[in-house]
Amino acid sequence: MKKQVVLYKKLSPLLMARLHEHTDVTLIDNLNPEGIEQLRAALPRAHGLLGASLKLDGELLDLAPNLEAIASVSVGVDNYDIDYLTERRILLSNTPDVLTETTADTGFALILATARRVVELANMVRAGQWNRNIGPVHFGTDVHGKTLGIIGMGRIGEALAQRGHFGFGMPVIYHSHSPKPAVEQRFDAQYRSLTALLQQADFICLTLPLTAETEGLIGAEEFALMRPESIFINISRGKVVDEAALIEALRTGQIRAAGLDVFEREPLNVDSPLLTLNNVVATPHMGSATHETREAMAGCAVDNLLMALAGERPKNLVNVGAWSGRKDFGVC
Ligand SMILES: NC(=O)C1=CN([C@@H]2O[C@H](COP(=O)(O)OP(=O)(O)OC[C@H]3O[C@@H](n4cnc5c(N)ncnc54)[C@H](OP(=O)(O)O)[C@@H]3O)[C@@H](O)[C@H]2O)C=CC1
Ligand SMILES: O=CC(=O)O
Repeated sequence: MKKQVVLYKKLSPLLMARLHEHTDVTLIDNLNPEGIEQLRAALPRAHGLLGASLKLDGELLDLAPNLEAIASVSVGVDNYDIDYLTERRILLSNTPDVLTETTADTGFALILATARRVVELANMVRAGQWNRNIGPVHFGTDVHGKTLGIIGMGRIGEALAQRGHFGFGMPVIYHSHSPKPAVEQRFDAQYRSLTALLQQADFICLTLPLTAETEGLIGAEEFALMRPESIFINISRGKVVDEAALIEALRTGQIRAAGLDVFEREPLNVDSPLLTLNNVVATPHMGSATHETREAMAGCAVDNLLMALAGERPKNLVNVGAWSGRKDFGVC
C-alpha cells in the first residue's frame, strides 16, 4: 500500500508525477478557510505532509496520528513546533542551500533599491513628475565602499558578504553566535558585538532565523544605536523586529531607509504605516521567488519526504532528535 501524502502547495507536473509514483497524494491547493478545512479532513490519514507558509502546531497535528514526516518547502522552520514533532518522532526537513544565492540577490536588490531610491524615483517617472533634471532632493547615497553589517552569518549572510566584498568593495562586519574565521579570511570580515555593529554599519542586514532568542531582537533601543545614514534591510523574518519601533525610527529620521521583504504579519496590510513612507521599499516575501529556485526547493522537499517515508534519514533533517528517537524505539 502506498503511503498517504497531503500536499498544501502546488508542485510542477514533473515533481507531481514523481510523488504520485511513490505515494497517494491529496492536494490542498489553497490555504483559505475552506482549504484549511480540507486539510483538517485529510490529516487523519496522512503519513507525510509537504508545503510551506502554514503554521503547523500541535492542535492541528494532533489530527494526524499516522504522521511520519513533514517536508517544508522553506529553509526557515519557525512555522513548526520542533519539540512537539521530536516528541512524536515526526521527521521535519527543510530546503537549505538551494535558495541561498537567490535570497542573497534579493537582499542586495533591497540594498541598492533603498540606497539609490529606485522605487520612489521610478514611481515619480511613472506619475509623469519627471519634469526637469533631478537635483539633490532626489539624490541617493552610494553603496560601494560603505560598511555592510550582517546579523546572522550563516549561508545567506555569507552569500551577502560575498556580493558586498567582491562586487561592491564594502568592508564587512558581522554578528553571529560566534566568530567565523573562514568567513573573516574570505571576505576580510570582522566580528562585532550586536551593539557595535548597529553603531558602525551603513547597511544593517538581518539574515538570521526567527527563534525564541531572536524574536523582537531589534527594537527601539537597537534603532537608537543606529545613525541617521543607516539603512536597515530585513530578509529574515518580520518578528525579529519590533515593527512599531521600526516605523518610528523611519518617521523620525533616526535611520535613513528600510528594505523589507518580511513583516510581522504577512501579507502586509495595505493600511500599514510602512506603506506611507517613501523611504521604505517593501517586497512580498520574495527572497527565494524565482522559477529556478522555487523548483529546486520543491524538488529538495520531495526528495526529503520520499526518503523519510521510505525509512531513510532525509538529507535535510532538522530535528535530529526525532531520528535518534526512532532508532531508539526500533522504528527504523
Ligand atoms: N526572505 C526570504 O524569502 C527568505 C528568508 N529566509 C530566512 O533567512 C534565515 C537564514 O537562512 P540561512 O542563512 O539559510 O540559515 P543559517 O542557519 O545558515 O544561518 C543563520 C545564522 O544566524 C545566526 N544566528 C542565529 N541566531 C542568532 C542570534 N540570536 N544572534 C546572532 N546570530 C544568530 C546563526 O549563527 P551561528 O552560526 O553563529 O549559530 C547562523 O549563522 C532563515 O531561517 C529564514 O528565516 C531564508 C530564505 C528566504
Ligand atoms: O522565507 C523563506 C524560507 O525559505 O525560509
